[in-house]
This record gives sequence, C-alpha cells and structure tokens, in this order.
Amino acid sequence: MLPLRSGGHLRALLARVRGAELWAAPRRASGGLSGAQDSPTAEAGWLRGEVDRFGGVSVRLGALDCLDAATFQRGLHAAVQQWRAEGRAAVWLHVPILQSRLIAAAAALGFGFHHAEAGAATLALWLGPGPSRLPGYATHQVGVAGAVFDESTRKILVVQDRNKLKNMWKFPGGLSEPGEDIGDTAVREVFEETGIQSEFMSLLSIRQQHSHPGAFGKSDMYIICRLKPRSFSIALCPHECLRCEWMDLAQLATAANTTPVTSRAAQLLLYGHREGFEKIDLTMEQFPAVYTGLFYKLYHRELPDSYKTMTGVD
Ligand SMILES: [Mg+2]
Repeated sequence: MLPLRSGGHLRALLARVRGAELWAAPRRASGGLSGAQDSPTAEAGWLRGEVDRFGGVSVRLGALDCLDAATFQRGLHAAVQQWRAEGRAAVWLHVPILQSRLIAAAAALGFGFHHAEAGAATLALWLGPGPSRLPGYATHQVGVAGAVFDESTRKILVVQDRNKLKNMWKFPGGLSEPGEDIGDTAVREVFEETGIQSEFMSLLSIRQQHSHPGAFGKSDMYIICRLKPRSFSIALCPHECLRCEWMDLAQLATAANTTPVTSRAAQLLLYGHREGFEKIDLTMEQFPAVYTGLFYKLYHRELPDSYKTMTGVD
C-alpha cells in the first residue's frame, strides 16, 4: 500500500509533478492478474497504483495535503489516460476525509462515489468497454432479534420499542455490528434491552425488505434467532424499550398488537415446542474458509451424520 509521505518528500514529489516527467509508465503495467497477493505495485509518478486481480488500479491518497486541486486534477487526468492506454479495467481512488477538496476534481474526470466510511471515501471510474461491471457496495443492513423461549414455562420474552409509531409486541433485537456473528448480535441486543442473559440455539426465520426507511433506503435483512434463557429477572433499558415481559407463547401467537413476523415466529416456536425443535431450527456449524486462517458459520437444517460423511447412504 502507499506509504504516507513526509513533508520533505512531498515537496520533492510536487516538484516532480510540476516538472511534468511524472506520470511515468508503471514498471510492470500488466501485472496483478495472478492474484492479489503477488500484485505488483504500479508506479505512476506520485499517483501510485496497485493493480488488483480484476485488472483495476487502486490509488490511495496519503498525506498530499499541500497538493492543490488543479495540480491533482492534471496529474490524475494524465494517469487515467495512461491506465486507459494500458487496458486497465477501472480506477479506485481512496480519499481520506481531510483530502475531500480533491473529490470534486476527480468527479470532473468522471469518477463517482463508490462508498464512504467515517474516515475516507472511495471513488471509482470504469475504464473497460461498455457499462461498468464494478460491484456495488453494501446492499443490506442486518437486524437480529432474539426469541428467548423458556421451554419449562412456555414463556417468551417480548418488548415494545420506544420511538415507534405503534406499540407492538416484538422480540428484543437490533442491528448487527461489523464482524459480529448473528447469534452474538441476538444475545447482545437481548441483554442490552432487557437485562436477560441467553444462549444462541438456532435461526428461525429471515425477512428481506427492500427500500427500508430505517436502512437509509437500502434493503433490510431481519433475522430471528431462537435463544435459551440463562437468567429471568428483567432490567428494561428505558432508552430503547417501553415495556418488557415474559408472555405465554400461545398468547403471543394469537395477539393482535404484534407484527406479522413476530406472530409467525411465535407460531413456529409453538410448533417446535410441540413437535420438536429440529422441525424448525436452522443450526450453526463452523467451517474453515478458503481464505487462510478465516472461518465462516453455516446455518442449515439438521443433517444426519451419515449424510455428513456420506457413508451408509444408498
Ligand atoms: Mg432494538
């Protein structure tokens, strides 16, 4: 990745920019197709790009804080021409928030926003033939609720949220944090909103809703987990909830002042309680990912061991 430039280094770079010998061809222009790890660092004067495995060039602006927008734009324009001539597929421009004044200069060359995080925006320019084939950024937010069900009393934990237009019974829950497992979100949100400690058992349902007002117009994925209670004494969070109680499951399944998704989950739980939770549960198993050192969680209906090993199957 691009090293941060020191002030002296920056002055030297700017002198090179003004001297116009800058946008030298990358040393290994066509590299990078063999995979991200051995992608060469392409050098285009002060705009250093890294070639990715899709043939795109990624440029990270560092401490170019003295660079004026006009000089930046001239340099970027020449570099883009160079990359286009080399057949690059796209340019990704990572702009730290303090360099935001350079964004308009890039936009004038055809760059658009791809995504932004708190400290930086990423702009993209498609260079390949035809319409852009670059993937979009995040499409969904993920909300997770915990249906904490006490099998011995047939009671289920329900809340009514504050700041809602109607007071409906629902399961405690909230938005998943980056990198957080679904089950961990459910357990954390239940504890934060109700003070109840619980344990993840399974996934019960997934709702997908597009153009969700609470997701800034993006799509919303709302997942309900079955949790087992580990404590029973409610300590309601007054900022998030109006009410919280242990309600009989059959009462929730037939209640009028609840949401359709909550009713359906309650009916599923009643069915599971009577007929066995293996009829409704999507259980979780962890596997190693193809990306070295990483793991993922797989959720599906219970699979007999004979099918897992594929022995003893006709
Ligand atoms: Mg909530």
